[in-house]
Formats: sequence, structure tokens, C-alpha cells
Amino acid sequence: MTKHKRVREAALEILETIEREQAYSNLLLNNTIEKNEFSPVDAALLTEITYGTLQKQMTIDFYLAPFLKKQKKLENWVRQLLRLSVYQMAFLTKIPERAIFHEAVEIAKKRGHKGISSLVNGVLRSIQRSGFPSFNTIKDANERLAIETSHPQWLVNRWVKQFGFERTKAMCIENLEAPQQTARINEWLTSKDEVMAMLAAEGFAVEASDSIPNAIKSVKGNLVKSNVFKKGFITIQDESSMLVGFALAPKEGEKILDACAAPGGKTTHIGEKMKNTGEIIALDLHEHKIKLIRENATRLKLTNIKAEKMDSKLVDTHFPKESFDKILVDAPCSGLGVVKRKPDIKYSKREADIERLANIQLELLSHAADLVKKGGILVYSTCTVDRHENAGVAKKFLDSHPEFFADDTLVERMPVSIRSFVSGNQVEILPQDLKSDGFFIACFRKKV
Ligand SMILES: C[S@@+](CC[C@H](N)C(=O)[O-])C[C@H]1O[C@@H](n2cnc3c(N)ncnc32)[C@H](O)[C@@H]1O
Repeated sequence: MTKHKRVREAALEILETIEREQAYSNLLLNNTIEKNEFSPVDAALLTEITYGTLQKQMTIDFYLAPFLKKQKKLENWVRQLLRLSVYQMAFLTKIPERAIFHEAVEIAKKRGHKGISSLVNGVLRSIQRSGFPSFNTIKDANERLAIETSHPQWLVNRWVKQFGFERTKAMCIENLEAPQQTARINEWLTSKDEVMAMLAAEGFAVEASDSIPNAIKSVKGNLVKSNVFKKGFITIQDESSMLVGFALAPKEGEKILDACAAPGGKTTHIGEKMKNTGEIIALDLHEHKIKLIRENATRLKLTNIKAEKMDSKLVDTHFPKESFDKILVDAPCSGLGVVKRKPDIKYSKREADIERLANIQLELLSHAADLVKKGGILVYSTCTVDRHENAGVAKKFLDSHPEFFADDTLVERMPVSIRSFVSGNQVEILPQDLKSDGFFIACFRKKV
């Protein structure tokens, strides 16, 4: 069996599993690469085909529709096989079409029967003869944007209402880009210059971040594989997530609560900013996730983090009132800012999830509120792009908690390149703004 066929069979299996079990694409992909011991070249092709097919699923289905009109019911694996073949035809122009057809037909024969392999062959050859249908046939602008950029119509309609058509379009286009790998320097152990020199010596190509001090981006190579990472000098983190550390601006010796902490990306940032002093209580609902916080803290040589399993809706029954200088609620959210990284999110989320998650976020903030010291701050953040969560929750929190006010000094704590995205006590980053994840932060201060 050729290597490339193994790659496509593996891609097919991953796509089927994601659809069947709503599993996470990144975890499945990493497991498959490890299990099959794929070479870096095959791993790259598998990633490209799997993510590409998922990212462009609605566009591909639009391309396929005229050629499947006569099919009563397609088995799921056959649809996925057609999708990944069409993805290669439309978007991976370096792969010869005869190779795409041959491998699709071979997989169809192996998995199904002769009838299915002729169907797959027939559909792909018809597409080759007739070409893909044009988007111009779609008259409604939102619907065309949804199909062209493969975002559900409800989401495009919602974003257009919240951000206008042009910003939504830029966001949908940006969401189709490959995510950048960025990393934060462990500033209490080393410096950006030292890290860049060490990584160069290991053969990695990196550049300083354009927007965040003490951050770098990978140009070539997966930084997780570096000794610099293993030794705890860097943490892989999206640039917009790093802004939470700036918003909190923890000082040495402070006592901080991180109410939704796993896997500890932001907890450890706080720990580093405090130069391993003070105390950070890091909570999460799930025991297996607490382990991740501890592992990260250990790798980064931080001993100021205490990770515990707890439902943060109960924090006010566990800790004394006004016992923390600062509290972070990096809340569970709809995740619509990380579609670039996890394309399955855009198909699995429903509008009802947004309402439910906004309620949970408000509840978590309300339970944490009593624990903030007078004059202390409460930071609320999400990796989503939605104003019913985010600004909507921030408003409801302030409306129902007169002991807090909107902390407009947030802008002073943000890196200079981010200040134009700050409005009052909030910062809203859309994916196209920094080529990062979409992100939201609001900062509330307790009256003295
Ligand atoms: C956005 S993630 C946190 C990411 C983390 N702050 C970081 O930077 O690595 C939200 C986390 O909240 C946790 N969570 C959800 N509901 C919770 C609750 N009621 N109490 C504590 N943790 C909760 C989830 O398990 C998840 O790990």
C-alpha cells in the first residue's frame, strides 16, 4: 500500500469520527500521526487534507450538490470520501487529478463494493468534465458568504448583525487560514533574545511577535518538540490569550484566584509575571485537567500555583469574602474565536449554546465577585466572538453588581499595539485583527 493512500484512508477515518462522535479534530489528528508513525511529509499532508476538508466542508458540499442530485442516500463514509477528494481537486492543485481519482476509487473498492467505487469514480469524473458550480448563482449576500467561506448561515447572519458585513467577511476569510504557532517567553527564567538564540541553535526559525512583548512566532518547526520548550523556557499560547496576563497585571506577592484554569495557560503566565512569588489558586471542574495544570507548572518551574478540583460555582462557600487581590474567570464559552484551530466548532455549535454559556459565565462571575478584595479586580475573558456572551455578559454583571465599576484603566496595562482595540474596560479582538484567535476581555474593579 502506498504511503499516500494510508494518509487518505487515515483522513477519511478522522473525518468520519469527528462527524459521528463530535470528537476534537486536533486530538484525533495527533493520535493518528503518532499511531501510524507518519513521516513529517505525510503528517503535513494528512493535516492539510483533514483540516482543509473540514474547514471548507460547506463549500465542498455546494460543489458536490449538482452531481449528487440523483443519489437517494449516501453512506456517510462515501460522502466524506467524496468531500476529501473534491477538497484536493479544488484546493490542492499540485496533486494530479488522476492520483486523486485512483486513490478514491481504491478506498471505495476496499471499503464498499464495485457499485460504490463506480459511483465515486462517476461523480469525480463528472465534476472534472463540468467544473464546479459558480457562487454567483447565490443571490443573498450573507448566504453566499456562508457558502463561500463555509460558515453556517445562522452564524454569518448573527455576526453581520453584530459586526457589519465587511468585518464579518474579513473574519470568515481569516478563519480559513492556517493558525500560527506562537509562544510566550517564561520571563522569570529567561529572555526573548536568549530563547530566540537557543531555538535558532536547535534549527527552528522564529520571529518576535508583532503585537505582544515577550512572545515569538514559529516560522518553521513545531516548537513543542524543542528543548527550549521541554526546559520550560516557553509556553505555546495564542497571542490574544496572552493579553489576559496583561489585563490582570499581577504583582509580586499577590493572592490570585484563577477560577477556570485548566490546562493552565493563563495560570502559568500569572505565575511567571509574579516571578514565582505570592499564591495562585487554580481551579477546574475535572480531575484529569488539574493534572495538566500541575504538569505545566512543573515544566515551567513554578511553585506558586496550587491546583485543585472544584466547581467554581461554589467558590463563595470555600474561600473567605474579599480574600483575593485579583480573580480571573476565563470562562467556558462557545469558542467561536478559535475556528481557525478547531474547524469542527463552527458546525457543532448552535445558537442555543450561546444563551446557555452566557448564563454560566454570568453565574461564575457572580460567585467569584464576593471574593475580590476592595479595590481589587475581576477579569472576565473568553475565546469567542459573540456579543451576547462577552459584552452582553459584562453589562449584565455590572448591572447586577453595583459594588463593582468598569475599570477603564485597562488600556494602560495593554501592550501599545493592542490599545486601539480597547474600549473602556473591554478589549475585543477579531481573528483578522492580529491573525490570532478571536478573544474578549472585560475588567471590573471593586469599589473601596
Ligand atoms: C476556556 S477554558 C480555560 C482555559 C485556561 N484558563 C487556560 O488558559 O489554559 C475553561 C475551563 O473552565 C472549566 N470549567 C467549566 N465550568 C467550570 C466550573 N463550574 N468550575 C470550574 N471550572 C470550570 C473547563 O473545564 C475548562 O477547562
